[in-house]
Amino acid sequence: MTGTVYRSTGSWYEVKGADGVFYSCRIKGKFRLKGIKSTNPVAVGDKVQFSLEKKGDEEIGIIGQIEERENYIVRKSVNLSKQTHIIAANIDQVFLLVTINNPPTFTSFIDRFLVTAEAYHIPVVLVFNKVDTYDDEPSEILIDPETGEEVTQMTELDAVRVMMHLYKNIGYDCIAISAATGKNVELVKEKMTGKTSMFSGHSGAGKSTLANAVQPGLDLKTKEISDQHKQGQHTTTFAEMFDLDFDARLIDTPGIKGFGVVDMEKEEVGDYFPEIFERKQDCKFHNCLHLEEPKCAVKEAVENGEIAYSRYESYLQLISDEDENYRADKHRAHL
Ligand SMILES: Nc1nc2c(ncn2[C@@H]2O[C@H](COP(=O)(O)OP(=O)(O)OP(=O)(O)O)[C@@H](O)[C@H]2O)c(=O)[nH]1
Ligand SMILES: [Zn+2]
Repeated sequence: MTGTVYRSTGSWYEVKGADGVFYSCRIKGKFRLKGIKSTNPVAVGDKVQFSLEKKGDEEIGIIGQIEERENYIVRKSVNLSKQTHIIAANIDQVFLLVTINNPPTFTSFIDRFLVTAEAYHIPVVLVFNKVDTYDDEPSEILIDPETGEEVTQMTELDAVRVMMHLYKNIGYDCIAISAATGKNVELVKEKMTGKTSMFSGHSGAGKSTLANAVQPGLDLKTKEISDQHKQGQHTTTFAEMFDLDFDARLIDTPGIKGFGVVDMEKEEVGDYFPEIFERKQDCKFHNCLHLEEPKCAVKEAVENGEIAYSRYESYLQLISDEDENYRADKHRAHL
């Protein structure tokens, strides 16, 4: 029978069969060795083939085969440096929750996330949450000391508008919501329908609140685990998939708030910025890194405002991040 893995506890897998029934499954003994270099050969979201075996009074499933993955996200094992842990597979989309303040989400974080998602081949929807808390009135009118002119401050809602404009221009789907008041939550549900999604974002950005808004009563474990992290306790991450009652699936990944950093060559980084990738064939040098090279189409686009400066800055940051440890620490700070 074919099925999809919804939960795993290490050696047992909860698989929903094509008949809609959940089966407890194990992996064939030898199968374990055949996996890629990961600590878990089968991950949540995997489509598998399994057969049923009688074990005393019980019937258990034996997973014999995994279907090729559309995509998957991994986390490097802390101790076994060469080993990776596959967190989840076959993810249709990730909703990245962004908040202007409380907590602040910087464009450098968003861009790093988008680059990783591009590398994983996972579409991202940017969700600007907590719009109910943002002011739309400038808090004070400032006078420019040089010109004596009134300068209006950017409001928090302006900041949302500017970011939405920036990312929409590149081609990313953006929506502004309030998980607390329900504003545009229906839109999120529409986008989730028929798909397998994940919610990501900084701690406090509203992932659990949104999960509860799309399906009241759904209790994600993100909080509990992240609190344990703060106390320095080591916890193993077991992702879990939930069927929602409007033909949508949500993968909860306790303790994982961002994506891990994918190892990539300097030359690759630009390919994961759609607006850089799009222009690279117009650079004079085919291997242009868009730094100091002459006749660089990317730098020209930055200069004439076609590429946002914040994006170019994020690009520069990513290609200068050669020190793995530095990168790992930065990532950990986002957990
Ligand atoms: N005013 C307002 N508050 C919100 C909104 N969304 C979430 N909150 C509040 O923000 C706080 C954090 O929300 P959570 O849903 O716990 O955030 P989280 O992303 O799940 O956080 P972690 O579990 O730590 O990763 C809670 O107090 C929520 O009530 C919103 O749209 N508007
Ligand atoms: Zn260039």
